Amino acid sequence: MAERYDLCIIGAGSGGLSLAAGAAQMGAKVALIERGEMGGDCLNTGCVPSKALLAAGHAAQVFRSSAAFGIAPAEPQVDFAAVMAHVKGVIAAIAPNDSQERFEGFGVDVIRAPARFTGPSAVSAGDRTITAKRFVVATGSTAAIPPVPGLGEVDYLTNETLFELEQRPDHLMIIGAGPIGCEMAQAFRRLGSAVTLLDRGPILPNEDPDAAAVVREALEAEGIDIIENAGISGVHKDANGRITVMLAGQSQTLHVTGDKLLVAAGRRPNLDLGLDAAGIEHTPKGIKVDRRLRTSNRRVYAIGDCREGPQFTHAAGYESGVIVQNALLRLPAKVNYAALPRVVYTDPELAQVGLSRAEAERTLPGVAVHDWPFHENDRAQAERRTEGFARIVTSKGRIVGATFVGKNAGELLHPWTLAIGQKRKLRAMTGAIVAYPTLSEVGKRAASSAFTAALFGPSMQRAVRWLGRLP
Ligand SMILES: Cc1cc2nc3c(=O)[nH]c(=O)nc-3n(C[C@H](O)[C@H](O)[C@H](O)COP(=O)(O)OP(=O)(O)OC[C@H]3O[C@@H](n4cnc5c(N)ncnc54)[C@H](O)[C@@H]3O)c2cc1C
Ligand SMILES: NC(=O)c1ccc[n+]([C@@H]2O[C@H](COP(=O)([O-])OP(=O)(O)OC[C@H]3O[C@@H](n4cnc5c(N)ncnc54)[C@H](O)[C@@H]3O)[C@@H](O)[C@H]2O)c1
Repeated sequence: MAERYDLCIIGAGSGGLSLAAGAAQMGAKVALIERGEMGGDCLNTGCVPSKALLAAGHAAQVFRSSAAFGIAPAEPQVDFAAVMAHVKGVIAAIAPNDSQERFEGFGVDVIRAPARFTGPSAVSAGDRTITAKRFVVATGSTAAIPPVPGLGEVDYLTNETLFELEQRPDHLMIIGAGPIGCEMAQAFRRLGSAVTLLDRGPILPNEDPDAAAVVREALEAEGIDIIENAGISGVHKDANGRITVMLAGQSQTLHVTGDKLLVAAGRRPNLDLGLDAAGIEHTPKGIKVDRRLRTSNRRVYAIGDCREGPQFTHAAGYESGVIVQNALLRLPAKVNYAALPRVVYTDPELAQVGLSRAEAERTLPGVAVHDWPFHENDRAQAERRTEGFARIVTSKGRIVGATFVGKNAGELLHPWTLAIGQKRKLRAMTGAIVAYPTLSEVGKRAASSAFTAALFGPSMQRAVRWLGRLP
């Protein structure tokens, strides 16, 4: 006997949970189906453990970087088992927010089984058959494994197994220098591992290259061996369990050998749920959706990592709000990613919202770029964190992009997210009073630099001299 719901959500990760909480509290009858842990990637194998590990690395680094303040530096004693207990402790502290009990408290029917479409408007989960007015696929993604010869024969790590390590790697090799690769390279290096970071292109290829260069310099200064434009020709394991990554250079073949290998080479959407039976179109990049997040089956929506588009927890959360409007309130809401921020949580952080300089110059008229370096900021000087810059990009005076790289860049980004979302001009940001001495002054100074020539130029000087002659 089929059970009928207003909304059936498949996947209890960042997207599915936000939607289930909102929809149930607004009075909808909701089924939420989850085949694994409640909380999905973000809580269990993604954002939360990675940021907890980075925080441990940061704590270790404080010991090493005190000399500039007149305090003798020291090499910290890292108890790796205790570090990993800290990571698990952070997950455990957040887990109640995502728990089955909490969602049942909202009135959600939580079903713990793999879901599969059996037709255009029915899903099976365990021994249950679910029908619903609307379905939302929120099944997330899994680490993509590149077709490197020999990779299948070594016990490589992915984000699903990395946080289960019990011993610190002596030498961690990482394939992929995107956000996952860079963040984990720094965390493990600071915790005492040797780290080699390999990418077939440059590090952080999706970011402003000037900003990525600041991160590259910081990672290299901490002793991470970065090999860019690496053509990985094969991987093999020797009798002692050591793993060798072979790099085909132009004239010779280089080898890197270590005890652990992390694959962080992008993501593959989770699409193994009978999408074809429901007439839901998909590509290897994910489920195809329109701007209302509708799939080719008009009863079915898709959000988060499983659809084609940006893969962030806050993107999945934002999209759940769009679904509430479309599927529950029957309002034709569309997604707009123009002000979607993203942050790489290395130290220094790299934060971006809106268009990068290159994207704006390629696509918009009247583009101007306003930079301000951290070394011109008094707080950055006091804290000896002068690396980095702010870059504000405008088109005909309207703010269309902001790039921050430096200490706490992710926190500095948010006023700019608001400004872009509200289509503000640069003057809206220069008028605000910013507390002294804060790093936030960097953004304001970048914006103000646009007006320096007009404010302190010959015309203004002439005008002030003329006004000075008046009684
Ligand atoms: C190491 C790492 C670090 C990251 N750090 C950040 C960060 O700092 N900030 C950020 O914004 N993003 C970060 N991300 C990305 C973020 O984790 C994802 O964008 C986010 O989790 C996507 O949410 P989702 O709901 O689409 O998928 P998920 O959170 O993965 O949830 C999908 C759920 O669906 C379930 N599921 C799949 N198939 C089925 C099925 N057939 N039946 C039932 N259930 C199913 C899965 O078990 C899973 O629980 C990180 C990712 C990784 C891997
Ligand atoms: N701070 C954050 O918000 C955060 C952190 C981690 C992950 N994420 C999300 O998860 C997604 C996945 O992260 P990611 O770092 O795995 O992916 P990514 O796609 O951003 O980067 C993967 C990197 O691997 C490289 N690569 C791919 N195949 C390769 C090969 N055969 N040899 C060498 N290099 C190869 C690519 O050139 C690229 O630089 C991100 O795009 C992001 O959406 C976000």
